[in-house]
Amino acid sequence: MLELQNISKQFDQKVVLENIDLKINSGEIVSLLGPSGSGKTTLLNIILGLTRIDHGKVIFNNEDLSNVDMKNRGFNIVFQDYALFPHLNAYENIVYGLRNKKDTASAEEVREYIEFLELKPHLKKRIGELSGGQKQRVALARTLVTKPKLLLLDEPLSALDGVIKESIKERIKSIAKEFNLTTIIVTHDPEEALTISDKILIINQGNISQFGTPYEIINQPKNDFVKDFILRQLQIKRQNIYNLFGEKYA
Ligand SMILES: Nc1ncnc2c1ncn2[C@@H]1O[C@H](COP(=O)(O)OP(=O)(O)OP(=O)(O)O)[C@@H](O)[C@H]1O
Repeated sequence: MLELQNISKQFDQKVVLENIDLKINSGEIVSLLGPSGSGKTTLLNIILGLTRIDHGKVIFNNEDLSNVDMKNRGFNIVFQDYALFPHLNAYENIVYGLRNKKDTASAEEVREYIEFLELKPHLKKRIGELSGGQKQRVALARTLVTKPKLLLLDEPLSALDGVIKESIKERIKSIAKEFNLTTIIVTHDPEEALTISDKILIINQGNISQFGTPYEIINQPKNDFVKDFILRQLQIKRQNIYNLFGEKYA
């Protein structure tokens, strides 16, 4: 279980996160949702260990990781631009993450991840030859082979279009379930958050506006910000909400 206790962060004397308290259960998918500049990426980087906190604690499975650096936390991230190596092929990218690391996947497990993400036909292709969805799957495989204790995904769907977006969304859900892997996703799109997450953390100006299940966020918005942010952005996507939550919310 991941627990954030009273996390605060300032950049250049500007408060970016204020007293963030949060508990995330093992195997849950949690989206960090909020407008541009609300502090989502900062919070993701704090969990990853890339950004140091001014105040508070990051606790994982009862261990205080607040002063543990990124490479010793055992978490891993898929960046928004995937950060794949263009001069290597898909397979070389996937196994690149195994170099110099302990407790990584065995050769058999690497094969399983490749099968699971249906990457076998693409292994010899250079990154430039892959579609957006294939790149995302390679990036996911490269991260999974390091056997992260926590998976962080920065805007994993934003560069993808319709059908591919749905297919990657389903894969992320099955990865979390299959490997009981706690997954934290940054997104600014309420529809994505509502359709992929077990829980959603809505952040506004560095503060938690609401933390709850998609059903709670839709049914019991805690304040006007949640109502406005979610509903305004969802107006154009009414049909999806209808499909998800029934007529009452369409
Ligand atoms: N390294 C930094 N130095 C100074 N200010 C920073 C730094 N990183 C982030 N900030 C500031 O902190 C605030 C929150 O930024 P953050 O990137 O966490 O927001 P975000 O919610 O992820 O936004 P977006 O959706 O646009 O990526 C912004 O005002 C940003 O300018």
